[in-house]
Amino acid sequence: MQVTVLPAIIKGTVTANPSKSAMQRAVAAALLAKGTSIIRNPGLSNDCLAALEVAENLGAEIKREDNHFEITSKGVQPLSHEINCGESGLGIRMFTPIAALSAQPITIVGHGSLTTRPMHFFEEVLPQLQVKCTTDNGKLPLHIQGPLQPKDITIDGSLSSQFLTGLLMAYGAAAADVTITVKDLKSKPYIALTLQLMAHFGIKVTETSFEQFRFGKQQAYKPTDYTVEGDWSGAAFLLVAAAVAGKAEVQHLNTASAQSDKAILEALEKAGATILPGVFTINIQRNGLQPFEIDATDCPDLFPPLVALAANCNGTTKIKGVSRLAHKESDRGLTLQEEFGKMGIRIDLEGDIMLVHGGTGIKGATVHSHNDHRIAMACAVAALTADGPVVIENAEAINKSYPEFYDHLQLLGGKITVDVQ
Ligand SMILES: O=C(O)C1=C[C@@H](OP(=O)(O)O)[C@@H](O)[C@H](O)C1
Ligand SMILES: C=C(OP(=O)(O)O)C(=O)O
Repeated sequence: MQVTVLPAIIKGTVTANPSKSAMQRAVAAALLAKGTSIIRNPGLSNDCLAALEVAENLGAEIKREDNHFEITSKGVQPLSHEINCGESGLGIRMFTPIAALSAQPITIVGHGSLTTRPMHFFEEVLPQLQVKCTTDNGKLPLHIQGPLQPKDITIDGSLSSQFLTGLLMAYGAAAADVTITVKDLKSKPYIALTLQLMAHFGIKVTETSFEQFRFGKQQAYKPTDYTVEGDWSGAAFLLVAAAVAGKAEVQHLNTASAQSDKAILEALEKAGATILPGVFTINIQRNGLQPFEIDATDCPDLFPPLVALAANCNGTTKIKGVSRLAHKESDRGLTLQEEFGKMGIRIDLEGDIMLVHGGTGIKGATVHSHNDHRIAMACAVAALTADGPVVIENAEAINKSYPEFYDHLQLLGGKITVDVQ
């Protein structure tokens, strides 16, 4: 699919899409909880749909109602010898330890970018928990056979927090009197989100400095009613769109959320946008934009919208944390450099630092998403202030996290044409 985005003025109100990070965790917790859980305001992105399918294959019964899902579970009881996590990094890293709670041998597969993302962590860690595990040289497919037996363990958190999320969720169902110790944890707020979600489903973990996670006496997930919060990661693109090309109100965004990507507000403030935060609504307006400095090590998904913002700031913006981008849907540091380069924006990568030279004018161009949803969305936002149309190839990549994105941009005044080809 090819999408053409014309320069436009942004104005209007839109409701943030549901957070896929919250939704995927809730689906996993509902699978682990014996009984019926309700998930309201569910996400329907590809990653969320993949999580629902995995939960079904691991034994949950899922009923879709008007604006909620009813998930009934007897705990992990796989119906299939294979589970497919689609393209979701979180999905595979969270559901693998959960699937390993069962004694059944299971093959775990995925497609697209997921087949190139690193999984060697499991080969190193799961055998310590009595789970047999093989990979194809650290890549998919994974073959596992549990049952996972929690014990005191020390893991490396420097590559991704997602492995820890998976272990925490699985330990929640089976651990008693054990501690997970993690060294050099990155993306810490995602772990805060995991713990918050687990607490909502009745599982208490005592966390110390995001280094130690202590499980006391044996606990059980309790079925519950959960409402998925608005997605700061997707909304970041809309907020930047308003900051560079007009004004907007984005609703259903909780400023007290544990989501890491609410840090977009810090960047927008530093850049000089006018922001009026309510408790669940953000109003944002364009103002003279200045370059800024920010450390995005713990909120790596913000790089693409930050680059779209920085391209509109008069001078060089410095963003730290580029090394976190190498193993996302694409190698995002390089992808941003290449695609924004086509639009006339120079990006230098210096070790862990990205320098975006903004204010030089964004040019209309044909760009490619590299099958990376956040690259497609960043290019669409950059197009709003370009000197001509920006054509985005492989634009359907947005479906991974935010299928409503082009519609939402249009609601805010974006001029978009879609060519399905
Ligand atoms: O737990 C999550 O929901 C996520 C964690 C982050 O990954 P890392 O921990 O690998 O940075 C983030 O990039 C990803 O999009 C979603
Ligand atoms: C990297 C992402 O997700 P995941 O790692 O879950 O595939 C993302 O949403 O940008």
